[in-house]
Amino acid sequence: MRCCCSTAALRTHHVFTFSHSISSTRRLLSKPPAAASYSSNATLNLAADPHRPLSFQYGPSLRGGRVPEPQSSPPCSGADDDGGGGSYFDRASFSRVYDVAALRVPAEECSALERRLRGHLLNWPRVRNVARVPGDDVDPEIRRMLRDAEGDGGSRLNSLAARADGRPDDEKMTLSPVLYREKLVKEFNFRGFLKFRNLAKMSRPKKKKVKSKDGVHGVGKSIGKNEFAVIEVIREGDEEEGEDLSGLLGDDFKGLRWRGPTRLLLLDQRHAKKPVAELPEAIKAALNYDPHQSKPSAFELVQCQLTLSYNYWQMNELLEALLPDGMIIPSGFEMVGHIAHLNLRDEHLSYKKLIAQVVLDKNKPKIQTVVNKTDAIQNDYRTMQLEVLAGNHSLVTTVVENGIRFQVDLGTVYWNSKLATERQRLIDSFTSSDIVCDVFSGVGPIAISAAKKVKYVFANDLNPNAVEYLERNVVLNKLERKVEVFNMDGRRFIIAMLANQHPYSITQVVMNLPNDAVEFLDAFRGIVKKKPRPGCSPPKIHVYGFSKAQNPEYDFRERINMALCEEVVDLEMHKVRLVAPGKWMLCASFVLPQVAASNI
Ligand SMILES: C[S@@+](CC[C@H](N)C(=O)[O-])C[C@H]1O[C@@H](n2cnc3c(N)ncnc32)[C@H](O)[C@@H]1O
Repeated sequence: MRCCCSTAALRTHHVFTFSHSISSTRRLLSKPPAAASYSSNATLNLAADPHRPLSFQYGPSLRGGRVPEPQSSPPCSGADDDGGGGSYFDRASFSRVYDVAALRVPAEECSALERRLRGHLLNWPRVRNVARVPGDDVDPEIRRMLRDAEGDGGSRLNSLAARADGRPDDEKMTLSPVLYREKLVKEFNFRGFLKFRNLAKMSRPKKKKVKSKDGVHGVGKSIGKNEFAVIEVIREGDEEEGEDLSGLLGDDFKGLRWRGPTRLLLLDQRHAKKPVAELPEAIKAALNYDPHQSKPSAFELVQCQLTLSYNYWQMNELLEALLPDGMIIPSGFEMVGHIAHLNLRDEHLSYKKLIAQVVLDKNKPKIQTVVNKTDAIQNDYRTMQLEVLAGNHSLVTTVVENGIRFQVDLGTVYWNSKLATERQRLIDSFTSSDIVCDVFSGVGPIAISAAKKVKYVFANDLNPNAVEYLERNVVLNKLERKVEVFNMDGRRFIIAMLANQHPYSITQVVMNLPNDAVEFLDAFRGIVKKKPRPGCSPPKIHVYGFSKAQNPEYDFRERINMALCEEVVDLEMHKVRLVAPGKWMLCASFVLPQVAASNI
C-alpha cells in the first residue's frame, strides 16, 4: 500500500526548521572533496558512504536514510521534464528511504489521536504526519445511503455501513464483492449507481496478486512532480489472506480486507521497527494494547518506508551536496519576472549550469529562465551582459511593480527591481497637479507609475530599445493620453522641455542616471529665456548619484553646487542604499535656484 503526501496536502512543521538561510551556508558535515569540475552526469551517493561522519541531526538529511534499490525506487525522482537534472546531475540519486512505524487508525479518530500523540509523531519539515490510505475512502453520498439503509438492512449491510463510517466492525468477516454488488443493487437507486465509481468493476474482482518476498504490496501508480514524500506500508500488523477487493473498491485499494476509511499516523523515527510492547505507554494506550487479549484492535501498528525524493530537498541542501567542500553556497538570486538573475562568484563558474538547474527546479513555475551576469554594467544604456544557464532563452519578461505591469527585455534595456521602494517614495511626493519630466526613464518604472497619479509626464531615454518598451508599457497600462515619449540625449531633452515650453510649466524633474546624473545639471544653467507666467515657480529636481566619500551627503551636495554654479538652499538629501561596501546611492531633491536658471 502506498500513500503519498502531496505538496498541497502537506503542512509545514515549524518546531524544527532545517531551512537555514542559504546565504553563505557552508558544509555542516564533512564530505569528500568533489572533483574540480563535475562530470557530465554527476551522481550523488552520500548515504552510501560508510566513512562519512554522521553528526546527530533530527529529521531527514541527504546523508541519512538509504538510497532506494533501483526496482523499489518510487517513480518520483523529481524528473518532470527531461528525466534528470539536464545532463548535469541525476535527480534520482537524491531519493532517500527511511523506515518509520505508523498507526493505522480509523479516519474519524485520526485528528483526536494526532492531538493525543503529539510528541510521539514524526515531526519532519514539510512531511505531514498523517497519510491518507488511498482507495479506502467512501464517497460521502454512498456513505449517506448506507447509513439510511443501516436500520433495515441485514447484518452485512450494517457492518458495511459501520466500516464506511470508520467505526470498528465487531463482526470479523471477509467481504465478498459479489455479495456487495447484490446488496448494493437492492439498496441503491438509479442516481446512486451513477455515483458509484467502481460499479463497472464490481462484478469482476481482481485476481489475487502474488505477494513479493519482502512483503511489499503492489507498487502504487506514478506520482506527479509535486509529490515528494511517499509512504509505503511494508508490513501490516495482522496480515491475513483474503480476496483482493481492489476491483470493488478501486485500483488504489491494495488491502486484502476492507475496514473502512483509515489513516496512517506516522510515528517518530525512533519507534521504527519496534514491537508494540516497546512503544511508549501513550501509543500503547492508543492501540488499546492488551498482551492478554487475542481480539485485534481497530488500530494497528504497521511498518512503513518513507521515500523522500529530489523534490523534497531544498535548494541549499541540494547545492551543499553537489558543490565541493568549503565552497560558499550561492546566496539566492534576484528575480525579474520569470527570470532568476544569479551573480555567481568566480569559484562557482565551473558549476554554473548545475547551480542554475537546481535554482530552476526549485523555483518552478515562477522561474522559467536562469541567467548569470557575465560582466559589470559598463555601457551607457546600463544593460547587462547575461548568459542563459538554464530554462528557456527568452529574456523578455513582464514585471509587476506596485500593481503596474512593465514589459522588459533584460538583454537590451535597464531594469533594477531593487529600486522599487525608492521609486515609490519619489512618486509619493508628487501631487495630482504635477507635470513630470523623466530625463532618463528607461522602460518607464517612474514615468508610468507617476502618470497614474500626476497631470502629465514627459519621458525620455537615449536607448531606442528602452523607448520601444516604454511605449509598449504606456499602452499596456492605458496611459497614452498622459505620457509623451522622447528618444534623445538627456541634455537636449532638458533644454527642449524647459527652454521651449512655457517656463516653469514643468513642476518635477527626475534624473535617475546613476553614472552620474549631476553631470547633466549644467543644462539648467540659464535655461529660462522667456518671462515665466505669473504663479509659476521653478521645478523641483530629483537627481541621483553615488558617493564613496566619508561624508557622502556633503560630497554629493558639493558636486550639485558646482554643476549649477550656485549654492542650492533647502536641499533634501536621501540615502537610497549601499550599493557596494562604502558606496552610497543618494537622491538629492531641491527647487531649481531662480538665479541659476534665469537668463533674462
Ligand atoms: C539607470 S537607468 C534608469 C532607468 C529608470 N529610471 C529606472 O529606474 O529603471 C538610466 C537610463 O538612462 C539612459 N541613458 C543613458 N545615457 C543617456 C543620455 N545621455 N540621455 C538620456 N538617457 C540616457 C539609459 O538608456 C538608461 O535607460
